[in-house]
Amino acid sequence: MATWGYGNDNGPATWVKSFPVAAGTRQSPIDIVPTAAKCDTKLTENPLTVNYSPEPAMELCNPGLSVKANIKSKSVIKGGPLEGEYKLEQFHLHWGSADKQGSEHTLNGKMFPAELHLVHYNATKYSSFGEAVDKPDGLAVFGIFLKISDKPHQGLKSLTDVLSEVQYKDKSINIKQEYNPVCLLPDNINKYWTYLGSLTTPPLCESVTWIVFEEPIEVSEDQMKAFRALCCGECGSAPIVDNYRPPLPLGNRQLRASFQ
Ligand SMILES: Cc1cc(=S)c(O)co1
Ligand SMILES: [Zn+2]
Repeated sequence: MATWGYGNDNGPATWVKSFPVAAGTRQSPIDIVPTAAKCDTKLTENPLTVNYSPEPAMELCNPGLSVKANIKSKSVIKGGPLEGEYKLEQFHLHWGSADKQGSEHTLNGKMFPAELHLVHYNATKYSSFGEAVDKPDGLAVFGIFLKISDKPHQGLKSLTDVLSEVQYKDKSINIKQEYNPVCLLPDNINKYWTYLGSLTTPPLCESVTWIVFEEPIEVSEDQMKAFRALCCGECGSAPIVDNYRPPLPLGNRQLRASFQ
């Protein structure tokens, strides 16, 4: 079976052939239209709480179509739209070949240069990510927009400074110093949109409660260049760029906002 990707012959428009759920009713990403979101005070009565721990030796790898950090420590979230406690499993990014594109969610039709995803699974109900991945209440993913500024993002710098060491597919390294993923979150995590969706890559399981923060994090152009220098395969293979799925219809879903 041809492996899925983001090219003309294996990209998002072709995924439905091997993954019929791609045509489902709770697919991600979506275009976020703030005026269409319903402000829900229930989200603030039980505020979203993040309890992340430092990773002693965080593993950073290049699986071929993104860059991913695998989490071992107990880093958990709860509250907001979530029932129970969700445990951080991994984080990764989606980015463009140029600053005009790259994010998966869009804001009033606008794309950001990149989007960071922190993937959590429902540890209250399920014993592993693998068990939770295809359950309707299995996962919760933070979506964080990246925007360009003249200063590098300090939290991401520990990663972008060593991306050259995972330039090729299946390479992995350990980030030595204690790395706490909390440094990746925007300052204000009380303003977000939430809706029921899916993984944005095959198998596209409709198992994700999405939490997309209104406040972007700021990265430098050099940091974007570091992401764009990652390769899909071995030396000489194509760069990993434009690894984003375009938005799908919201359909009958309710987009909720934690703020006015
Ligand atoms: C589990 C997982 C989630 C997302 S959003 C992704 O892109 C890949 O894998
Ligand atoms: Zn993702």
